[in-house]
Amino acid sequence: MIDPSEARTRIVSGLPLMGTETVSLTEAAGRITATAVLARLSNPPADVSAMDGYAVRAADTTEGAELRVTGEAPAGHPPDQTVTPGTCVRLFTGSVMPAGADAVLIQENTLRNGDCITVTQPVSPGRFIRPYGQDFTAGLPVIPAGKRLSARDIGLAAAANCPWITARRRPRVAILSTGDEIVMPGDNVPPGSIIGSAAFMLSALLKEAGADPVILPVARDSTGDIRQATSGLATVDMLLTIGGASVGDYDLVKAALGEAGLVTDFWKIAMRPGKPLMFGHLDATPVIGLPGNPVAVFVCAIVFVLPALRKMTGETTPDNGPEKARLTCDLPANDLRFDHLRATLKRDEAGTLIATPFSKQDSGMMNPLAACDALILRAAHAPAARTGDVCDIIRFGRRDD
Ligand SMILES: Nc1nc2c(c(=O)[nH]1)N[C@H]1C(S)=C(S)[C@@H](COP(=O)(O)OP(=O)(O)OC[C@H]3O[C@@H](n4cnc5c(N)ncnc54)[C@H](O)[C@@H]3O)O[C@H]1N2
Ligand code: MOO
Repeated sequence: MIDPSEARTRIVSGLPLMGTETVSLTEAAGRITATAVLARLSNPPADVSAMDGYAVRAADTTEGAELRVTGEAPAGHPPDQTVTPGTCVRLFTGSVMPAGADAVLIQENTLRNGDCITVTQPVSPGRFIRPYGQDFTAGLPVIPAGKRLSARDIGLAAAANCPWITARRRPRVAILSTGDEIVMPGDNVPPGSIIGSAAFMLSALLKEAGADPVILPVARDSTGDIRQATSGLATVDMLLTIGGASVGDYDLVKAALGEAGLVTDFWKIAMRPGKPLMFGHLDATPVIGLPGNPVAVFVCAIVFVLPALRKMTGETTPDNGPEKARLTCDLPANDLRFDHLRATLKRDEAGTLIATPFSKQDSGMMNPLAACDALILRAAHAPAARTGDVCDIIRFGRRDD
């Protein structure tokens, strides 16, 4: 058994970078930029007013001064007049500043009388002007390459007049559930069957991570069926199998794919859940054989598949690396398998994160998996931990959009 960090390195290191494609802004959320997005204009594109009021020369705005209004310049209609001493131009939020003005006097600080205003409160130079290019400058990058595009990034790209993004192609990932007992959600459930929930969870996770998953029909526990299901996969970028990875008489994935030419890199890792994980290549396609227990599927996906996708898409957005929390209970010393305990999180009165592991950590239980907020990480051979000790956690449910 190899340790999980070595397994991750061996999976990730040889993976190729996906090609690129052009994606419209409305389809770009969650995609990874392949090149930097360069602003195609500056923002603001000119000095503009931040308020409704008058373009003035600040020096003219002594209390009680009268200024003549020489015209108006609504947003979208740049002014052609110049503000000269003793005059002003009527402006609105977003209006381009006229030449000669160096401040915006908000209308609340004036009294209007026909073509004149009386200043009721002076304004200082530069006040309420959004200067040209203060947000970003034409020709310069607004979004780096390798960034996962959030809703805010989409807004920024749109503001920068970029309707198209050059993105990494989404890795196509085939998901193959195996097992005579597996039926699809909504199917009849003959005695002894269970629902193949893991494929749906995995597909959702991969979609969220920017991949293009496809769920294949379930393969029965026979080498022929598994081989058949995995033929013709030349167009996928990765194959994930579920189940049949362990040592039982009907755990046939490794043998079946071996007949099809699988070159195994490793099988079995010192990790819980996820011990029988397998990695290899079928022709050029990377294959990760995930254990059947659905919690093992999820944890292995977090620990191995998501980093694999990051490598393939060139994603450099920082991931949610381990954080710290305090334990609310004692934990026994760990054995040789790096452990991932499903846990809930709360904050104590001091605002510190506190983690409570579920009392049952069975890797077949979906309910605590769905309810947990984090995985508590327990290194191989970690000594016993006491209530209040600090532990590493991987936290879920933190979105950046
Ligand atoms: N003698 C040993 N037995 C087992 C070992 C071991 O080292 N020695 N390892 C255990 C560990 S750890 C795991 S994890 C499991 C994984 O076994 P397999 O990958 O062969 O998985 P299956 O036997 O096919 O299934 C395990 C379990 O999960 C259910 N399952 C399978 N596919 C799905 C799916 N798509 N969705 C939901 N649930 C699924 C299946 O019905 C089984 O209950 O092996 C242990 N045994
Ligand atoms: O490693 Mo298995 O995944 O403990 O259940």
